[in-house]
Amino acid sequence: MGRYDLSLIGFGGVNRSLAELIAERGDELKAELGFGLRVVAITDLRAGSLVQADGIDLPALLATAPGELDFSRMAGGSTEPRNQQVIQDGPGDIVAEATFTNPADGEPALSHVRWALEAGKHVCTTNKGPVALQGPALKDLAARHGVSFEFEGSVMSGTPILRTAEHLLTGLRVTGVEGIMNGTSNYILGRLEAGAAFPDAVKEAQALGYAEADPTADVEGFDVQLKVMILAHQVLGANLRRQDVACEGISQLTPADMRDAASRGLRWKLVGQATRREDGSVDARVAPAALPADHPLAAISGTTNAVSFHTDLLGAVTVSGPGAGRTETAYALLSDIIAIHHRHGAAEAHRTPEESFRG
Ligand SMILES: NC(=O)C1=CN([C@@H]2O[C@H](COP(=O)(O)OP(=O)(O)OC[C@H]3O[C@@H](n4cnc5c(N)ncnc54)[C@H](O)[C@@H]3O)[C@@H](O)[C@H]2O)C=CC1
Ligand SMILES: N[C@@H](CC=O)C(=O)O
Repeated sequence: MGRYDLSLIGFGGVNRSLAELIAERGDELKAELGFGLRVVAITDLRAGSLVQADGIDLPALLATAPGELDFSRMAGGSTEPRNQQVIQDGPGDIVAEATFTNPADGEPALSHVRWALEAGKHVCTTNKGPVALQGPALKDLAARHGVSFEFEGSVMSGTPILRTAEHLLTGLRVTGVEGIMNGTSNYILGRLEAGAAFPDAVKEAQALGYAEADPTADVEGFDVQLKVMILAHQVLGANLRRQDVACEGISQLTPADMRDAASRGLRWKLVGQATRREDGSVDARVAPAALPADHPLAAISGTTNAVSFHTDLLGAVTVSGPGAGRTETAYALLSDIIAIHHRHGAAEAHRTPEESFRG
């Protein structure tokens, strides 16, 4: 029975929920999975850095409200979020990156991921920036350093859409993907249908932990744009840039548009899609669409997301599930850690305790 030591970079909704999961269900998970989990380092822009190589006392830490955490008051703590030092020289074997998503250049998360992989640490992330903008290069970097780069939570939160595509669609020709891939905008559309004002619906989504730190990415479609890029690479092998994915969000839609659509049996949805053309290139876009009631995506409500894979032998195969939420997304990180264990754990279990999988 071994153990993984985790460094959590960014301690907002998602990584805090991962810490809660480990604190509350660590023993149960150990019995089920065959390995233990320990958090040995945390950094956050607001709370600072905390490094405790023998394991952080999570129940004690989690007793402090998120806005009141100050690592500088704790043993091994400092005011500055010393990300580079913690990632490269800290005691963690796996770095869980969950700082904010930056659609423009992926930073600072991109550097966090690079530092970790170059230092021979496995990375799991829910951050869409590095995956969409530099995914192939980061996978190569991970391979060169003999570690894993996992990012299940970057599309559809904890719903295992990427592993479904990787493992369960083999033998099929996938010709395209389309789906509802942003929980916040789908939640907002539902609230507009119920007559809520747009700014109020955005505030609700923020309070519930669905929205990005800057919700512009949710309502203007940039978040879906990144997810389309990730899916297009994973299932169609396309390396798209942001400018290759035409993007329009939902910010112009009003409760009156919802009523008008409903009167015609339609529902507005923010749809992302990537389709292989005859010449082999890929057409990708994000735009609101008024869908008829019998469309597979029309009934997807709230923060639920759904993605349809268009295949040659099965037609459309649709997966739906949570698309946002702190706990749901923390589960994606746990599923990444399990994937890392499956790929590396058996070999590493035989290494000395100083090496990355601790016996
Ligand atoms: N919340 C959700 O439903 C989902 C979130 N994601 C992604 O997961 C990531 C985390 O999401 P949340 O936890 O909800 O966001 P959040 O905004 O609650 O937390 C992000 C944390 O990162 C910290 N941070 C920002 N810059 C930092 C830096 N340079 N160094 C250290 N800490 C830094 C902030 O202080 C904040 O506490 C984001 O990239 C988001 O796009 C992905 C899927 C679903
Ligand atoms: N803000 C995003 C979070 C998941 O990626 C969303 O609402 O879908």
